[in-house]
Amino acid sequence: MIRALSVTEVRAAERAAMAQLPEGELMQRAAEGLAAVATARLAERDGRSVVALVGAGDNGGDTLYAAGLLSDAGFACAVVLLPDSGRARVHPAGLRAAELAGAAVVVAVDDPAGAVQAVAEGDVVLDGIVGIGGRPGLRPRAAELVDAIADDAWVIAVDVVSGLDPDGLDPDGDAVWADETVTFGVPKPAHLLPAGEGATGRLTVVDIGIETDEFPAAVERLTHDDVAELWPVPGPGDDKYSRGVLGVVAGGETYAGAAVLAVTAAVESGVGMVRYVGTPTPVGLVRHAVPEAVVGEGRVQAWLVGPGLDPQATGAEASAQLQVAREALASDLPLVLDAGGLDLLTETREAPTLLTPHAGELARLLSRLGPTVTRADVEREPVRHARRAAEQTGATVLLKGSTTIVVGPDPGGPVRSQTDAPAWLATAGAGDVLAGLAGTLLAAGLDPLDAGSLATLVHGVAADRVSGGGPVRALAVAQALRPTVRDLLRRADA
Ligand SMILES: NC(=O)C1=CN([C@@H]2O[C@H](COP(=O)(O)OP(=O)(O)OC[C@H]3O[C@@H](n4cnc5c(N)ncnc54)[C@H](O)[C@@H]3O)[C@@H](O)[C@H]2O)[C@@H](O)CC1
Repeated sequence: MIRALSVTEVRAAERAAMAQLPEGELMQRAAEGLAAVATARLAERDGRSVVALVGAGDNGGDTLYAAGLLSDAGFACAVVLLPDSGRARVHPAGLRAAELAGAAVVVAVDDPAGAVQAVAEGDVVLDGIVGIGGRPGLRPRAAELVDAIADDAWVIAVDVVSGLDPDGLDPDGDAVWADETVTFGVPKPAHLLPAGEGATGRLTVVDIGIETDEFPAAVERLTHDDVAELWPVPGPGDDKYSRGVLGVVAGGETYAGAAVLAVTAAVESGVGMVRYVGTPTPVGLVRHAVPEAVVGEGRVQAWLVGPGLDPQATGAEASAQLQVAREALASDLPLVLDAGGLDLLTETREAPTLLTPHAGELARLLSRLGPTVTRADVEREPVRHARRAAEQTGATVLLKGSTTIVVGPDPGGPVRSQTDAPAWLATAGAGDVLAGLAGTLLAAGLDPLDAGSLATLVHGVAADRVSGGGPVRALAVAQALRPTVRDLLRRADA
């Protein structure tokens, strides 16, 4: 699992490490790690020149020391000092080290044209304007210099891209767009959350010897190696009931295919059994496409309610189906609530509950619970809105997107953030497959946070496998779940 610590926790972890080390040691380690990465990128690109953009804080200090090391190694190094008060505000020992090593110093406020020219000439540009002490946005001088970076330069952000909210929540303001971020000790939330992930580029973590395991994570990301740890693998004593029976209330006369996709995904991901409840058309399709599914009600360990369900449907059969859906919501069993089923949520549930909206559905849910929220609002601040929905409903919320976010109802709990899927997965029916997969995991006893994030990872990997760089269809993703789970489990044996 990749863990990112909030700025507050990072500072606490750094303080603990600094108490054990000589003064300045952490900064030296950071600078050495940064210089090593810059050297590698210069070698890969046959580059000779480095330009360092340097701000007033310790982030600028790391960057100045790294510029000194790169100068010593024979690269042509320029450092551009951004603060209004020039030399007086930047890390003094770092500046001395860079100058002693032969780096050319340009004070941007004194020589704006020289600064622009220096920046334009860098094969590698180090963004050391601000790190975890930064507020969102770039000041005009910084923005002008960032604009002057050559298109083919390799931009390395030092610790955190300047202009981002390091905690990854506030989307306001311009930011540097980095090819790579070299971060120290541990990832920061901006590296893993939608507001910052694009601008972060490739993430390289340099070990500077800070211990972070006992500090709580603000953001977590499951990796392929976590699958074997979390996946419910049956043992010799298991039968189909002990492995988990999933009741699926999905599909209707309008969106009948959603039932096939969700049930297929549940079966392909190894559920003990599916009991399917639907109206005549999807019942016929499910019987035909997934003979393993049992049609009709019975005992289940968890419910999936909602894919393709029309909460407004009328008529005897649709009303009977909606009645089962309402009973599932009122039950004390774990539940995945998706798509049309989200409209049926009227009160807080005690049992484990996973809501799986996309941005539009989350906006609709939040608007029903409080002031109007638009889809654009959710897309702008996905974590805040997912958290609000989780707090208001008491459920775990999985907000689907190119980065999918999963948050539990505890406001202090971590955000799970997954980006495993190719963009081709943005296709009709993909959500029905995810819901079926999450249902399998909830029925097997996983908690909603693990079920949601693990389902997102496996769904994305299956889509990648089917895509191979080309289009995917949702049914193919569902059918790829079996080999995908098998291969991910095999990694543990390798
Ligand atoms: N604390 C430590 O032990 C270590 C810190 N390190 C480095 O230190 C950094 C944190 O240093 P600081 O706490 O000094 O903070 P920063 O260097 O990130 O930024 C603080 C300075 O930037 C100014 N500032 C904030 N937002 C701005 C904006 N949008 N535009 C222009 N200026 C802005 C602030 O007024 C302040 O002067 C880390 O990101 C990391 O690079 C590393 O040396 C590793 C060890």
